[in-house]
Amino acid sequence: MEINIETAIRVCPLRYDNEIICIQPNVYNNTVQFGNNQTYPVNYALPLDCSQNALFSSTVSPLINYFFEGCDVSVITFGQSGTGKTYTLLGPGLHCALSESEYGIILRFLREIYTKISHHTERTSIVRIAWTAIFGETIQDLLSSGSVECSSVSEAFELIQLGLSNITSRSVHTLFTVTLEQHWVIETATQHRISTASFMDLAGCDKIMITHNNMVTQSIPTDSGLLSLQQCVWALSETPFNVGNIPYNQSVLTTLLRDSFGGRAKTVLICCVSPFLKDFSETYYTLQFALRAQMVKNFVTFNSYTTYDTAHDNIDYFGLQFAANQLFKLVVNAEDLFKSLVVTNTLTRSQIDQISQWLMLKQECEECLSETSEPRRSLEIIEEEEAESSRSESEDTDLGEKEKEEDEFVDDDEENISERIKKLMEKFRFSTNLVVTNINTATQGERINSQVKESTIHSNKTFHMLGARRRRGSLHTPLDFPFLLSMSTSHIEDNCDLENSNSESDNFGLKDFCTSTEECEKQIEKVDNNSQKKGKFIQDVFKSKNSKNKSKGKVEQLRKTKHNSHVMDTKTLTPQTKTNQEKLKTAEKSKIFEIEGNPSSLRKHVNKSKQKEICTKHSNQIDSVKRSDNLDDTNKELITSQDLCLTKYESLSSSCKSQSEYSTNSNLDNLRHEIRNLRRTRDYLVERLCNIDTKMNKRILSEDEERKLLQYEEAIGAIDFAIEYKNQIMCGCATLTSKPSPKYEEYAEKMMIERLLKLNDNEMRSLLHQYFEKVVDLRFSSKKLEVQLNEMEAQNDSLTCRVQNLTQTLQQVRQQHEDKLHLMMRHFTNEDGNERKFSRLFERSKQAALALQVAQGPGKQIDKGIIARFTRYARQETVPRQLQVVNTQPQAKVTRQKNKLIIQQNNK
Ligand SMILES: Nc1ncnc2c1ncn2[C@@H]1O[C@H](COP(=O)(O)OP(=O)(O)OP(=O)(O)O)[C@@H](O)[C@H]1O
Repeated sequence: MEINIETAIRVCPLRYDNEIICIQPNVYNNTVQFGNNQTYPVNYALPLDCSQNALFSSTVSPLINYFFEGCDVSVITFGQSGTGKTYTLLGPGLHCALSESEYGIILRFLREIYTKISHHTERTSIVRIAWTAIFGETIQDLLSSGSVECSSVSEAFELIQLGLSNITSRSVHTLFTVTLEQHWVIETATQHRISTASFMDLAGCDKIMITHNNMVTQSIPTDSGLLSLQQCVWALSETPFNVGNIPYNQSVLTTLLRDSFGGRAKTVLICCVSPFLKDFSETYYTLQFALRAQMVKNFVTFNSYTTYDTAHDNIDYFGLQFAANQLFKLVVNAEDLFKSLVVTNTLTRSQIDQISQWLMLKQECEECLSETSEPRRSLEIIEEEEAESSRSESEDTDLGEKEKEEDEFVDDDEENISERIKKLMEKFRFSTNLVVTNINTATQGERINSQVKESTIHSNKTFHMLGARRRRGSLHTPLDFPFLLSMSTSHIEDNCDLENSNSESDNFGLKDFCTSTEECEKQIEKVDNNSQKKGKFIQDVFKSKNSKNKSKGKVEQLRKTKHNSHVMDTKTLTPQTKTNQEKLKTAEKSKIFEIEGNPSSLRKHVNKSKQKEICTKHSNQIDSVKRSDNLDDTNKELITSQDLCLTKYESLSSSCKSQSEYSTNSNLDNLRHEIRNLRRTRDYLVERLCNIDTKMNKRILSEDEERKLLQYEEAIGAIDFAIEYKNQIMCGCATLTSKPSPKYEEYAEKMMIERLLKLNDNEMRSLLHQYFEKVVDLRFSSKKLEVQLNEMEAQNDSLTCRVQNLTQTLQQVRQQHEDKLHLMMRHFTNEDGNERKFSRLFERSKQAALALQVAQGPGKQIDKGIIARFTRYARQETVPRQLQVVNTQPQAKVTRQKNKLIIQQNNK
């Protein structure tokens, strides 16, 4: 949930009753009045004499509930040195134990949580305490033993005494953390919560005033940690949640405070200010910081998760085993059914029963699966299916032959049946693939969200379960049923001529007929085998060939060959082997002829096979290395980086294939196979991306990791493109460019694509690699530029504040100046001789003041000369230059005697 940082203003006590103060809190409407007329809203405007107890109950007490619910909470004290920050957190130093009313926030917080823990007897609660001091960029452990487990409040207080004695300097920042771990059992589940409370005491430091080129001055903290904290808060207040661009890694302090500002903690910032006039500018700075901080939004999360006992896992496993058995039966049954359909070309009553049984088994299986979840992870390490390469080599022949056989055999009925079934299967497979692709994409999105929002362990566990369920669900979405049903029923009607088959198949739920792509593939294989048996003769002739040419001319050649063989068989009765040899020769000749006639197709063939070989080899190598357990993380990263380029190369190069290359069924199979592999690769990359994302939430990413993140994003993008492209090819609507371009561009594009197609494997790979790196470089540098821009904007903002500040100061100086002039005038009016002279001077200085006022007017730039004069007056506290010529001691004495004026010079 989004929660703004809360701010409280605590004014340190006055020394004397009648002291003039520059800040006045208004507890009724939670505002502070600063100077004469400015009012600022805050979350808690604490009264001037606010007690420790009142402060705790109003600002920190509400955090305790969040803390117990599993939220991280953070209390930060900020302000000028000596304004009571340490006092607010701890109380009056080592003597804190003497008076409970003086206890600071930390002591009260500890007391409260131990009381609350004692009320939750059913929970196992562990409290750990750590305390560190931060000097510049170094960290010192104040307890000398890291995080210490404390079982009681007295133990915790002892640790505080120890830590206090180790603080050697007042100018260090200290971070006190309390971690609470809770577990308790509800029925078979164990609930876990873990939360951290951080108390940061930010030491005050001097500020320096710097004047920029444009004469704007700015207060800069001399402490580097506070300076970078200021920059982070300024940036966050302008771009909430844009944490990627916040310069947290500039200092140790901001790294430690990452969760408190713009992170996951619920934060309260207590600003301690001095009410005295002499501290006007420091108080003003603190107020500005508070106003900025309360604009910062944090995304508060609950760190809680549930685990289940092992018995539950066993039940789940058993259920899945059962489901797997049922599925196996289902497949066997369906195989039989299809066999009989294709061979007998009729559907009997028993076959319909068989379908019914098949559907019942499937139903059982689905019921079982719907109560449980798939045990396998939906994201797996890349596992390219070996089948493709082996299939491409050994089965290419078979596939080619199958197709030719189908063309060759013109046994009308059988061909019709097998072809129709094949077409239907293709349709089923395609629609299922589309649905799965969509659901997968949605699941990936959910996965990323869940990983970001939930604690790591919890999200991983939930996600895998969720992912598995979603994928399975995608195969059975109700929306698909009417489509599948219509296809299934039409198939039976067309082929089996059964009058009532349509209604019966409806009843049996033929809509579920093709929910699994794998099942469909098996059916197709069965049909193909059937046809193979019948075309054995032709198969022998072409067994020696590995080509997959599907052109019509070739089919014609094959037909001729078959016809010749029949004629020779019947007429000359030559031995079978001789015939085969002759046929082989004819076919080879025709093939060579064809290839020679078309050199570009020959080149394509060679390139394609080469490319495939290299890719397969490379990915196999990477896979085998990746699977080895001994590999350390760095090596894995290196391999993954290479892998990314290769993946992108494969995706892009495969996208460049023309649609005609994919037009045959075997190639459609290949396409599907490639899509499956691409999806696997994508899943793997998304997982890596999520890993880095999780790291990013815990700590600052190194440059390498940030770069890797961009590489993963780019590679995922490329894979998405490739999958979409392949899907379009399968739909028959793929084009290389989607938007129409002017003619000359079209031509240029064509030329470019032709050139690209001429590139050999290595050239193409290195080209893509170069572009990949370039894109990543560009994105990386644009990210950096964004950060710089934010910083500049923050600076700009602070300059604007400074200008306002300066304007106020100028007003005050002018007022003082006028007062002084009045005083001087009054003094000199008693001296008649000088009356006129000084009234002239007064007039002139009034004019100067007026000029200043005009220069300060809205929208006008402040004159450099005027600022310089006023700065000098303020510093030297002297009278203006016009008055400097006048000696403050009167040089002549004027006395009146009756109606005469007597002037006497002093030196005389
Ligand atoms: N509200 C208060 N009531 C009573 N005493 C206070 C209060 N605020 C500050 N003090 C006293 O003022 C002195 C300075 O306070 P403290 O050390 O807490 O300031 P600080 O802001 O932490 O300073 P630094 O940044 O230098 O550490 C202490 O002696 C403290 O007891």
